Amino acid sequence: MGKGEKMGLGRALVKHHNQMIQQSKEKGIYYRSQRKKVLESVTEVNDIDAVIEQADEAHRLFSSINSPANLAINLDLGSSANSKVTVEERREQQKREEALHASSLRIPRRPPWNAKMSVAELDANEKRAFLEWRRSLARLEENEKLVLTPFEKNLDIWRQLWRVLERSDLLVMVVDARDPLFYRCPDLEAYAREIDEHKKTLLLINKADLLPFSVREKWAKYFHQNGILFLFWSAKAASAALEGKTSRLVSGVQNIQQEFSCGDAKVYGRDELLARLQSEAEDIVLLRNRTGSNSAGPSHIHSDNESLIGGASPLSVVVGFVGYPNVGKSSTINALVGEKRTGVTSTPGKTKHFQTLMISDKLTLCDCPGLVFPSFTSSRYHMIASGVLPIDRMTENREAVQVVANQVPRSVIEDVYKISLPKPKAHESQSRPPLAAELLRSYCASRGYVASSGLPDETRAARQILKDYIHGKLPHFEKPPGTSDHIDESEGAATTAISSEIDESDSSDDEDEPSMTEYESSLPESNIKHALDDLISYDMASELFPSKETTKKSSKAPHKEHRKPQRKKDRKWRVRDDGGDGMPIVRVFQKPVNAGQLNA
Ligand SMILES: Nc1nc2c(ncn2[C@@H]2O[C@H](COP(=O)(O)OP(=O)(O)OP(=O)(O)O)[C@@H](O)[C@H]2O)c(=O)[nH]1
Repeated sequence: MGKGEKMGLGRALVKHHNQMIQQSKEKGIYYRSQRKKVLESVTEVNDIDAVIEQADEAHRLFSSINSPANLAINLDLGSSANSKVTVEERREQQKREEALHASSLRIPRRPPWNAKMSVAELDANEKRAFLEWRRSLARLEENEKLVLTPFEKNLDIWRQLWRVLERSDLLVMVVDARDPLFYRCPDLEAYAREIDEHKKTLLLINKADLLPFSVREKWAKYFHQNGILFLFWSAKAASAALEGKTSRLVSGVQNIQQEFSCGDAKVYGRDELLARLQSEAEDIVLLRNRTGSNSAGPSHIHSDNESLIGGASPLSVVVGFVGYPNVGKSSTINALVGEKRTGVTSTPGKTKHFQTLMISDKLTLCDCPGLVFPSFTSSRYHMIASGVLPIDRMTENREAVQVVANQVPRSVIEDVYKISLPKPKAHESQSRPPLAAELLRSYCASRGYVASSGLPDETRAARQILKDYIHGKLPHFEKPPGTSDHIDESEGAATTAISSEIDESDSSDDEDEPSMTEYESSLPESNIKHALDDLISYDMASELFPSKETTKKSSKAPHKEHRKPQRKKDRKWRVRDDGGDGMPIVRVFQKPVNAGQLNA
């Protein structure tokens, strides 16, 4: 290559670089001018964007009547001003306060609306109602005896939930089997009934593969006694079965199922779940039709839906999936649809926009982004250990690891990690859980984790331990209230056995936070091309409609990035209009496939 050519190449690169900068500047100006943002979950109260946005909205909407002081949020979620009380006393106080304020823990309601309202009017009403709601929770947060979950603070995410609630006949609340009550939001069930008295909520207890049968039985009894509609499910086992995988994980669950294939504690298979969802939702629609009430939100929602799916029969039903981040909604939908349709990662909060997916001309599923509901919690570290908040948000390694050490029996930790933890000193209770520092140091010593300072690399160890806890390698589960805390031998053994099945699929000692587990990435790319054709996605922001260029790029992107609806390949829709409620309506140009085809 001659000198001139080199100069030419250099100039071309500089020119290209400058063009890119110019383009991104213009894009930024465009988005700012449109006042549009990519939808992001906001759970941290000290998130600078949230604070600015709050201040901005407060100024715009209430400058004359509200002082900004009303928006004050307690930035310290975990601290207690009263340091003299013991941990147990504090927890007792906390429980009493929680009982006292339980009724104040509501999710935001969408203010009444109708199709005649302008988009601006709707928007202002929703923002006003949302700020009122934030204020009521801010008052609760000021109570130092209470610790609130870092609940979702982005109105746009709640708007997604409102739409899913309005559209769905049956609402499926996906929860993690290891602590179902923590992930259940009773107020959401109440809200669904407020929208339509016939709507029902089904608790889908996912990750049932991480729960021994005897514990599932106890939970089944509890849910029955409390009139809660529920069923056990394992999206992971169902997807593996669908892919024809004969992994030990699947056979492990199947063995359990075969042994206890009837009764409420059984783990549903994919076809059984689809049939059950369809029949529950059909019962709701039939009842609604019989009683002649059409209180399912504004009536045009359903008629729009029917036109979207190409003139579906009146018994076409919609099942909405909601839940906390990381409980397995996307995995569940993927298993039900029969193909990876929504991104699955171990990082919570990745599904940003709700999506509708047609299983058949009679059954449509609707996947809502995961959101943290306002609830009382013992600490924010519990939220990280539960997989609800990303591990990246962890600032205090030891506090989060202590949650793990308190939950997993000492002998199980030693067995799983093949380490020996320091025994409690003679003056200490011999049954006390290991201290986080003891666990972290033993783990670092066994793995040779040393930081640049020469000290044990506790950060690296903590991340790994938490990942193992979240993925189920370190087994743990809650029992129903009123059940003894004691884990009998069969339960301990069963959990360890199941967790060892999962060992195969979830990589351990893997410092990088992968977007997919090894198991997931090992699943072959689907060859069911037509299954994509029935994809209908609703996106709120118009920047989510990709140009040809980005569509081309995204179709080549590895599944790891295949997270947001705008990156789905082969999209066959076009924005039609705004339906009056501020949501673009989407028209599908392809006939949906039926369930039989999906099974092909
Ligand atoms: N053991 C086990 N793990 C599961 C199961 N279902 C999902 N997971 C894992 O849980 C993690 C989260 O799954 P997702 O399907 O992305 O969860 P999500 O609720 O859609 O998460 P968001 O996108 O944050 O709302 C992933 O690491 C999954 O592999 C299950 O049935 N068993």
